[in-house]
Amino acid sequence: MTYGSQSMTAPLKRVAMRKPGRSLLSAKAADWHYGPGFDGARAIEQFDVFADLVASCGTEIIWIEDTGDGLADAMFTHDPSLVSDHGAILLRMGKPGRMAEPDLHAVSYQAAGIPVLGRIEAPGAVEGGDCVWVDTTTLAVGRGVRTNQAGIEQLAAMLAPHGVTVLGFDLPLGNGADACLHLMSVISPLDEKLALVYAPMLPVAFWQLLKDRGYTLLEAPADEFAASYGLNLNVLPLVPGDVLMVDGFPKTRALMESAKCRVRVFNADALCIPCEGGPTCLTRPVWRE
Ligand SMILES: NC(=O)NCCC[C@H](N)C(=O)O
Repeated sequence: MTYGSQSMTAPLKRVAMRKPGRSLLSAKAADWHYGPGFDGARAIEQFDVFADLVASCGTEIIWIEDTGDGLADAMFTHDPSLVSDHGAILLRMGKPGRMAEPDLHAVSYQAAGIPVLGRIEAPGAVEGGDCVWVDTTTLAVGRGVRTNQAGIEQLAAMLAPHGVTVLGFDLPLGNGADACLHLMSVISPLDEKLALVYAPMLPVAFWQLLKDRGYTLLEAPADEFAASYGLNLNVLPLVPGDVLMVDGFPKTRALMESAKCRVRVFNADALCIPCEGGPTCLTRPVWRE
């Protein structure tokens, strides 16, 4: 099976996803830091609409089953692994309730015939939401509550022989250790050199790198960032400049449309906003080309 995804925006050919099921239905909001509006049954309906949109572009979905293992956050398949051009990398989660998830990805990659390049080991921690391909040989990684220096060093050692430079950038604490704040919470690449950002929370050196590499940065409006708990910014490119976002944030949408993006929306008031993860988080790109 073809694999490899060292771009955030190249056409999404294959993706790993987990349809939420019994685990989400039985989840207690307080155990998972889910906010007001969480409704497992409605979240599942909204996920189905989202998955249809992804599939409608011809993207092949590798399904990871919700077997009732109680891992409610496992629908956010972006986080437990990466897929480099040289094989999958199994990560190690910073959120204690998510520690079992990389093993689910390991099983899926084995079944799909995708080799494993390596695995982040304790005391290292890296979550996929902290990893952003600036270009095919530069991986930016947010150092914060979910990802630590030991994890970044392991990732750098794994990827250096393949010509990839891994750069760590400090994230703020945001809303505290229980809340979800990844590097991808403050940037969504939209096209090869175009990204939607929440400028006030971008690590300065990362912002400088993006400018040096010729990126145009669209600055998402603060009121919609606050109203959506940051989910207005979580935008998934299916092909460069053709993106999916959570409905209800017209200024953010118009900003992307003014930069010539095609924007499609889906309703996610039960799925994404209370569960702290958007369309990028619900997808683990396995092959982008
Ligand atoms: N990449 C992402 O931003 N993933 C969102 C994960 C949300 C999940 N509730 C978590 O706290 O890990």
